[in-house]
Amino acid sequence: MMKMKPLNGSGCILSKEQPKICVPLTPSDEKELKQQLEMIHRQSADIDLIEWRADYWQGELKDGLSAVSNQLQNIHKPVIFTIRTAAEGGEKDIALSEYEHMIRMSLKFPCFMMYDLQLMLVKQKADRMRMLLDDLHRHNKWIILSYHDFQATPSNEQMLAILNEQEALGADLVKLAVMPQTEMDVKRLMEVSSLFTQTHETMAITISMGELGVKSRIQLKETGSCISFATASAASAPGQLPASSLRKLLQTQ
Ligand SMILES: O=C1C[C@@](O)(C(=O)O)C[C@@H](O)[C@@H]1O
Repeated sequence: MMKMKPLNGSGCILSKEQPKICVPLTPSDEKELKQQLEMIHRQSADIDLIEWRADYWQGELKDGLSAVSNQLQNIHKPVIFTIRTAAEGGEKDIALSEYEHMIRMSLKFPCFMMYDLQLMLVKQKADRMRMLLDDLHRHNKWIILSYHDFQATPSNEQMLAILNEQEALGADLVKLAVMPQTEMDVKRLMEVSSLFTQTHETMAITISMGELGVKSRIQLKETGSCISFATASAASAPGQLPASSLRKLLQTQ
């Protein structure tokens, strides 16, 4: 059976049959926010979702939240809320209490439809994070549980175990982004992704990062990955293609 998930009222339906393009919004202040949104606006046709990478914000995060949520109201695209910690390639070292607090503060903004939470953080403080996950679901938000390795590609068994664990913890989408050192690493990530998506109902986002891994961002029919990250202005990870190029490439797949 084909699995499809409509994102509440946004017109965006996620499925592995029709993968979507997500661009990161990475402003450090209000000026950059306006510039990046202008770029997103201009390339709107090639963009299905936006990810706010809150960890790029330089000032108080709560000021970033009000500026970004205010501007995003007029964009009419589903937004993923992400605070990527330094431990997984992000820009911020943030205390778990602030991480949690920011997520709870953002719940009232309807534009944030999905939340990317790092599996490792969820496991660190399992009880507190369980409550947070339950709150997110109570607010009809979707949960992406993610795992990043910016150095290497774990073994196939480890990658499958990570995806299975994310699913078991209640993720609506599972996400794995790893760095290849060889062509074989890219192939392995793609094979693991294909195996997972063919045998599980839960949708997945899988990425082999960097130049070497670019094909994992394009050959989504093979991997079954339902979202590919691309750039509208600034990249948030190595290997992302411009959204317009990715759209053309996905159409030829
Ligand atoms: O997890 C991911 C995937 C990503 O790291 C990439 O490789 O495109 C980019 C991040 O912004 C996003 O949160």
